[in-house]
Amino acid sequence: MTELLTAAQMRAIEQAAIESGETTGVELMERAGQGVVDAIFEEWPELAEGDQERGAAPRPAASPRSISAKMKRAVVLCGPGNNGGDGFVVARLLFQRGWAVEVFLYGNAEKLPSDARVNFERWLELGEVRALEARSLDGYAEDNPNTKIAIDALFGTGLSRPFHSLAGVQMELNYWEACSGREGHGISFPYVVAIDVVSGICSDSGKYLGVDDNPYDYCAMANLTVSFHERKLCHVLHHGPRGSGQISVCDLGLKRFVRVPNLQPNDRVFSSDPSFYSLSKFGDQNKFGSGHALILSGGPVQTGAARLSARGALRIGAGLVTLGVPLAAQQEVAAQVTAIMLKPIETPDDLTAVLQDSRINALCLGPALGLNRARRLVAAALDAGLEARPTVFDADALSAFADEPSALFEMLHENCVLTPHGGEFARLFPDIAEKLNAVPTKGPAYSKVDATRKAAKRAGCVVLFKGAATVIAAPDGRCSINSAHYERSAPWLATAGSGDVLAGFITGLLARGFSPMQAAETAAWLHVECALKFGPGLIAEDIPEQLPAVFKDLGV
Ligand SMILES: NC(=O)C1=CN([C@@H]2O[C@H](COP(=O)(O)OP(=O)(O)OC[C@H]3O[C@@H](n4cnc5c(N)ncnc54)[C@H](OP(=O)(O)O)[C@@H]3O)[C@@H](O)[C@H]2O)[C@@H](O)CC1
Ligand SMILES: [K+]
Repeated sequence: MTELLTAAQMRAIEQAAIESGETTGVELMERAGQGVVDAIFEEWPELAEGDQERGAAPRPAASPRSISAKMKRAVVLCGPGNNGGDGFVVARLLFQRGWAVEVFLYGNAEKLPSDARVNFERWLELGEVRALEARSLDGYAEDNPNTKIAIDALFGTGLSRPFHSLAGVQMELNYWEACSGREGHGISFPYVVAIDVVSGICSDSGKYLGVDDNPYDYCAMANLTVSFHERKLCHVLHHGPRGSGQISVCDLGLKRFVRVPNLQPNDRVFSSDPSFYSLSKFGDQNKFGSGHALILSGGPVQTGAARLSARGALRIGAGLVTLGVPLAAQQEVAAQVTAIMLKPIETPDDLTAVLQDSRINALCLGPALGLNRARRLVAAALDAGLEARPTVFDADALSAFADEPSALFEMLHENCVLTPHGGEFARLFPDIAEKLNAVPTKGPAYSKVDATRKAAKRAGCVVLFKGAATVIAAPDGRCSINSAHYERSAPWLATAGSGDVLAGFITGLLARGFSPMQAAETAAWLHVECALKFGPGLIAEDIPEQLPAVFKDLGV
């Protein structure tokens, strides 16, 4: 599992490294700048061709006359903090490779923090610095057609409040990002590379910090973002993935400083990868050794969703799967299933009777269950007199409690998993959703991680908050994110019934003995893998059918 960091955590790690005496801020900044340059040439090796080192020794400032039209050119936009400091390092390193480099500064050079100031002065020995204004980049690519790279070193983890004065610069960067790599009328537009965080985005929440028109709603601002040490939360949340292009992680040599005192295990966030070893089955197990999942179905013509869940639970390895079906829907369901069993469950008493069988060790309620049926059956499933079985609550089982969420929370136990999408989340946790959806006026803004952790604490069980970034949290603060972005982008997963399959996957893993958190994380990850395996044209029925191939790839 890789970690996703907040700005405060990153600062604490940097601080611990500097306080250890093993490194300095200036040295880290040098590694950061070098990492950005390395990432650029790894992404676009053709840009490194023909570079002629000018050598590390300071040279006289490059005058316009010493810049030939054939030289590869970079434009570096530096901001008022250490992100800007990284920009000055990149400018110097590219200059030393023989590039023509133009540097702009947004802010007052006198107020630069000390490490950035050191690198600002080092750059001044090589070239000049122009003040960055809203219209500084207008026509720049056209006037300087050999510009290969634009560096966004305006703001990184320190952006703390809305930032609009450079909207014109952002628009130009967006235009370059969209046109980069294409030649037209003799102009090749530069690739845009963001240092650490694409500017304007809050690094803890991925939200655009601004009150007016949000460019990240519809466009990317960088082709490549180079993050330091680990990815930051913004690289997978909210507007971050759209704005960042691709992510490259640059190792700053800080791995041994991650155990600083203020990084408590449950304050940390990981990207969810499953523990593959536990997906394997062993030769001496019979079917009951892999558990028995019970999935409650809705009434006539409303049974498809539960059947999708059941198929998912069976394919992910539950030994037995039974659908609990009202009498009027028995024939409809029986005509559609084979390996999946049926039990007539009409009333709460029927469910209580079925649950006397202790071999049924995982439940799923919600998919197309119907609001009335859901409300009655949820109470029976959670009856305190019965064993606290691992149970997934999805769809109607969540919406049925929109009027009185606390009635649900009072019944839930720690072996439950709630799987809301955005609408269901807002019905169950309206105050949290309101805070999450508010336009932020300062950073760090309230994030999906904050919201899901708070919801899990209130519900007293694991909450899996669905989306392209699915956030999974436990009441004790453990949290992970299953990101379907970048190379794991799976837009075809947004299809009817996809969530029903996910609920079935979680239920099947619970039946197999996974803990609620592990079941939710593993199921969410496999769900995306199945979509990637199938590719375009995916519908919900296809998702469980990809599991055998996905398992095979994983060596399960
Ligand atoms: N941590 C590490 O290990 C390493 C970190 N490194 C680098 O440092 C970066 C973090 O640096 P940072 O903390 O100086 O923050 P950064 O993003 O440059 O900006 C802060 C400045 O912006 C200002 N400001 C804020 N909002 C504003 C607004 N709306 N409009 C105008 N101004 C605004 C703010 O002002 P203030 O809020 O203090 O008034 C402050 O002056 C990090 O992303 C990485 O690139 C690497 O060098 C190596 C190792
Ligand atoms: K930046």
